[in-house]
Amino acid sequence: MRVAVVLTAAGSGSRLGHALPKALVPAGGVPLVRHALDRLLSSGVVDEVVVTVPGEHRSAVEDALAGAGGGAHRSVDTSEEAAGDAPAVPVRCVVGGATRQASVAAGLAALSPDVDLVLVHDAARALTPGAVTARVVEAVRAGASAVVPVVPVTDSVVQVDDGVTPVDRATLRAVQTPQGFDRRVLDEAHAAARGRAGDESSAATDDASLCVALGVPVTVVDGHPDAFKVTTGQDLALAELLLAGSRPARGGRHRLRGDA
Ligand SMILES: Nc1ccn([C@@H]2O[C@H](COP(=O)(O)OP(=O)(O)OP(=O)(O)O)[C@@H](O)[C@H]2O)c(=O)n1
Ligand SMILES: C[C@](O)(CO)[C@H](O)COP(=O)(O)O
Repeated sequence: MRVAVVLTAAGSGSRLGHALPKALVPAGGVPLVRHALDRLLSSGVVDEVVVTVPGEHRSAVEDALAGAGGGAHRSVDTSEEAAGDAPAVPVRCVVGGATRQASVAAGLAALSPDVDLVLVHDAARALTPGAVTARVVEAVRAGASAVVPVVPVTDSVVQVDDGVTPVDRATLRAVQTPQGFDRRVLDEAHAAARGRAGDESSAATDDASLCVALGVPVTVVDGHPDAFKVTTGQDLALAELLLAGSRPARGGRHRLRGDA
């Protein structure tokens, strides 16, 4: 199966409140979108990547990603064995849409015809370990039509409407990315929801929910705490801390945090 990623990076990052669009905001001196791409490629299971970008920042994102595809496996897996003849992974940018859903749709439209397994991943989940990507792909290869990585919910949870109703958190999971799909299923799910993509109030917050709306069963695999979404300044500070912890004190080569 040929595996492609739609890496969503076209958002503005209004909740982060940085002068740059979120994907270009640095953590440990490296733009978030580059962290995300490096870790996707470190999984070794990705054949091509389409990145959704804000139109006015396209060249800046392209600069941030330069070299990742061509030397992808070399640059992200520092082991000597991996420094051989790994094939180049093409990485292309397309301008995203007004919502995440519209951006994913634009990314899907730009995929090569021979792709049959699609991952959709948030650049904002910049530190997602390659092992999560590999788990998601494995589950789709094993026959699942839609796969999401999840983590347990650790707070108590209530539903607030007329009153406050406690919810049993034992059955709840927080959903991360990358989410993985049989390409035909995801194309169909986006086509069915196209009318809702233009407006934040009606657009889907993720891709698995579009599949659920079609009655497609969704399989879960283990996510990872490092796959948290950089949404606020506090999340960015956590990313900086984690990167500082995985950096060699002096000289030496970097390991990507989360990669075994
Ligand atoms: N029109 C959009 C909106 C979001 N995204 C991407 O979808 C991911 C998840 O979105 P979110 O974290 O909400 O990013 P922003 O929309 O940039 O953040 P905010 O809602 O705070 O403005 C991000 O990687 C973001 O770049 C996108 O590609 N196109
Ligand atoms: C796709 C996602 O990351 C899954 O948890 C999430 O729904 C994105 O939400 P956002 O509001 O666009 O950040």
